[in-house]
Amino acid sequence: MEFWTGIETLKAHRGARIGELLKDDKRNACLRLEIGPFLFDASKTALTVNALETLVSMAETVPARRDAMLTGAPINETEGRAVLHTALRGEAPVMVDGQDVMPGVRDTLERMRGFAQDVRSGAFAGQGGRITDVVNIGIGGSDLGPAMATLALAPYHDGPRCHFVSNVDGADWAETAKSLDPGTTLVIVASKTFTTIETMTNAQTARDWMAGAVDDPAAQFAALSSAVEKTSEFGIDPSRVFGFEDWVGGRYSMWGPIGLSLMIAIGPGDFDAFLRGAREMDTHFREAPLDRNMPALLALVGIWHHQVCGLPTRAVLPYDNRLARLPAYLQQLEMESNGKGVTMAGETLPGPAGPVVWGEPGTNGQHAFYQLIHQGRTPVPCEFMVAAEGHEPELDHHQRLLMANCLAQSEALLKGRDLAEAKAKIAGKFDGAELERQAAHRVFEGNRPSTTLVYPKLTPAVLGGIVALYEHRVFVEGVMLGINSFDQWGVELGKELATSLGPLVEGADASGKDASTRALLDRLLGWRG
Ligand SMILES: O=P(O)(O)OC[C@H]1O[C@](O)(CO)[C@@H](O)[C@@H]1O
Repeated sequence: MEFWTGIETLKAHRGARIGELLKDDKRNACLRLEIGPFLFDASKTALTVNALETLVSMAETVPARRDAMLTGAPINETEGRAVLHTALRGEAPVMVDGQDVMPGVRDTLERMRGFAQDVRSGAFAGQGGRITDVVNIGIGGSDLGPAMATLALAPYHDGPRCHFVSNVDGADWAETAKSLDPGTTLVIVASKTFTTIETMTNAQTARDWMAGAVDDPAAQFAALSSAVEKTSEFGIDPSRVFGFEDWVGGRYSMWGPIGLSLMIAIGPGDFDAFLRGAREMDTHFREAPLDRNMPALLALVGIWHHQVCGLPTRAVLPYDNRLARLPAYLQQLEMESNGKGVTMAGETLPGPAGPVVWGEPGTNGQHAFYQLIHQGRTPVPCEFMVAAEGHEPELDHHQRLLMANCLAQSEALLKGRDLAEAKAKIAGKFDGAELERQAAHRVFEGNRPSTTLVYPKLTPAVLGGIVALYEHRVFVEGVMLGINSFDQWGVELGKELATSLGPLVEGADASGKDASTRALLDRLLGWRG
């Protein structure tokens, strides 16, 4: 069925009570999938079997497009590129322009392993001794993936400390550098294009800092980029340059060279397990029929909530503190991929594409923004995730509390509390009109949707699986919407204007700018004296 026609049809299916739907075990089984180490449960949504079937029929173009992506067709049509981040964790040959890309992928991975081992063992040392700290300088996809994964896999760290500097705000570099010894620090400049102003500015600052302390600063630099020629202009020895092809999108790039800091932190063996977890999800995505396909189910639930039910945001709520950066990572993955306004053919979309994605780890969020999730007028579909076990067996009572809280939140969203129940709770304290008034504040509408992903423990393989799950979900949503999930033209205008504002913050004539910008600039420059 054509996508937007399907959306209109589905609007008639809204309004079911989730509690009632949950009495139907057959329907629940359609919305619950167990794959490898994951159980994904979407039964706490108002999706009916009929609605799900309609959504599946609207995804009929997905399998062919998926196969095109996985076999190296140039599906990023506005940039004329293949989309092959799956090859970075793959095994089978993949042809691009008549050539198998896998030997190159394997060679680079092997070089990364060798370098990571040398850094970890001390065979590669700084001018002041063994490397104690690694600083990854990058932004967006050259930062968020490795930063998120390095934190997530902290229990596996047995290499040097890893730091991530991304913001052009000098505070980011300055705060990080405070704890570093230039003689024992390795700086990794991570940039697909090697032109990003934030990264190049931070890289230059890092080099100046290093030059003040060691004879050969460039010897303690490595680079990760698909613009290999630019890395040598920066002075980085080719032996420490790890290149990748333009068929790897920035926000999909941590499986290859952009993951070097993670590999140094956890070691090549655990990095391999991370790739394996993602590869297993790729295999499932490639082979499972759409109605039993976990990434597809996530996508269909997303479309149900955003395009059909009109809910503008989606919250990602990991009850796993080491996944603290996952919401930020997913913001780029989902919003840069699917935050689009036109179809692949350049026609204005008749409705919204990707939703706003946000979130924080639980239980912290419960004591901050969950008030709105429970009682705000606009429901927020919540995506909970939790492990059965933590990495701290001696603190297992914490893990039990964490699981209980995660399950309690989805139950509270589902059940709510009606006025009669709210009154009964406080009947001893208030009466008459005051009882009515006080009780109204304690009503929870309920019937609010959530999904939950559970897994045994946050291991490298599980993390790989979670990220691949979300990557493929974004892909399915993008295909169904008919958009290009693999470009990001929307970031360009701001970059161009920042360049044009460069001279103006140095005091050049601002008369060409609008009145607001002129007033703000005037005040900022005035304060600088
Ligand atoms: O890796 P690069 O080329 O420095 O780009 C960093 C980020 O900037 C963007 O191009 C957006 O400006 C992202 O897509 C990308 O992940």
